[in-house]
Amino acid sequence: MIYTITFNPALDYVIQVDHFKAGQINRNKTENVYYGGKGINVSCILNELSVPSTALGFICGFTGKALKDGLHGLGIHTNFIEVEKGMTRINIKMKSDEETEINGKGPVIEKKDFDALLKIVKTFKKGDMVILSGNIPSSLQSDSYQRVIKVLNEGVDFVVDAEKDLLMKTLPYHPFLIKPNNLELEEIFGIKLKNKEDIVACGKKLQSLGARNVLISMAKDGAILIDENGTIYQQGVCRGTVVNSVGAGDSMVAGFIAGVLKERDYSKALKLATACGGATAFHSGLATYPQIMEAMKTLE
Ligand SMILES: Nc1ncnc2c1ncn2[C@@H]1O[C@H](COP(=O)(O)OP(=O)(O)OP(=O)(O)O)[C@@H](O)[C@H]1O
Ligand SMILES: O=P(O)(O)OC[C@@]1(O)O[C@H](CO)[C@@H](O)[C@@H]1O
Repeated sequence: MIYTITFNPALDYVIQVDHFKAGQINRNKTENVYYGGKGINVSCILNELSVPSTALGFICGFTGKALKDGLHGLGIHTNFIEVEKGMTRINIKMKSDEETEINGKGPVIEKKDFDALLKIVKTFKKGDMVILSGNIPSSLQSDSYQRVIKVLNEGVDFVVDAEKDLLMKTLPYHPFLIKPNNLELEEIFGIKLKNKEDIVACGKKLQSLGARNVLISMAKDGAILIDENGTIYQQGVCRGTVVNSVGAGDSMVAGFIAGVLKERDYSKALKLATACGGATAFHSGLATYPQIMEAMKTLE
């Protein structure tokens, strides 16, 4: 079984506003609500690819209920911890002359809630895979990712897609896959990446710190994978018009894992990953299976 863990799930309120002006009343041209949070997005794309997963994490309040019910409506299995204080966040994604995101804080996670998550994680068996993605609510300690990883049973692989410190602290535990983007790499190493060689060097450094497979996404410039044997794969993008930048990276993670599970061919998995990332970028909301298959036909 694949488990996705989203410590801070969300409802994504995606709006379009013509020429947004701060300090004034603005009116939406379009508005949509999507189930969000990075791990949730991974579960949604896996579901499109007919790969079952269970979405875990902490939810709270009416927004948490809407998220859970909505995922069940899509046929996605969940095992959320329902916490008492606060509410599942609503993240605002505004498209206007510029794109603006305002991500919420999320609910209060108490020790008993975190312990309840650890109890579930301890039941995962050899052959299972866990995908840990996204930010953590401010009520959680910064070592929360490691605390989950440390209780995993032998033979349970894990994937990490998170920002700087959260990601770096997991490397000594040998994640099966990490997926930083090129900007995150620049932030991690405090350098400006100038070419492919620089990017590969950073990826290899992450491997020397413990990561097994490193998938570096670069938006319109595609992606580079350095696998655990040191083989380097470079992949361009699908052709299309970008309408959405939310969730392309999560879609890529889902596509890669689905590809690896179907056949252990990293080159094919990278192609499926790219089609998933592209299909999400070319449509509003996350990609559907037919959109992913369409994108696949236009791979560079
Ligand atoms: N503008 C684009 N044109 C074509 N493909 C794109 C574009 N943006 C993203 N993609 C596809 O999606 C993949 C992942 O995108 P990206 O590098 O933006 O991930 P990310 O930074 O993690 O995204 P996010 O945080 O928005 O989910 C890319 O490698 C590419 O295949
Ligand atoms: O605040 P985090 O956890 O870093 O990011 C959360 C988020 O921006 O990431 C997803 C896209 O990758 C969205 O669905 C969601 O709103």
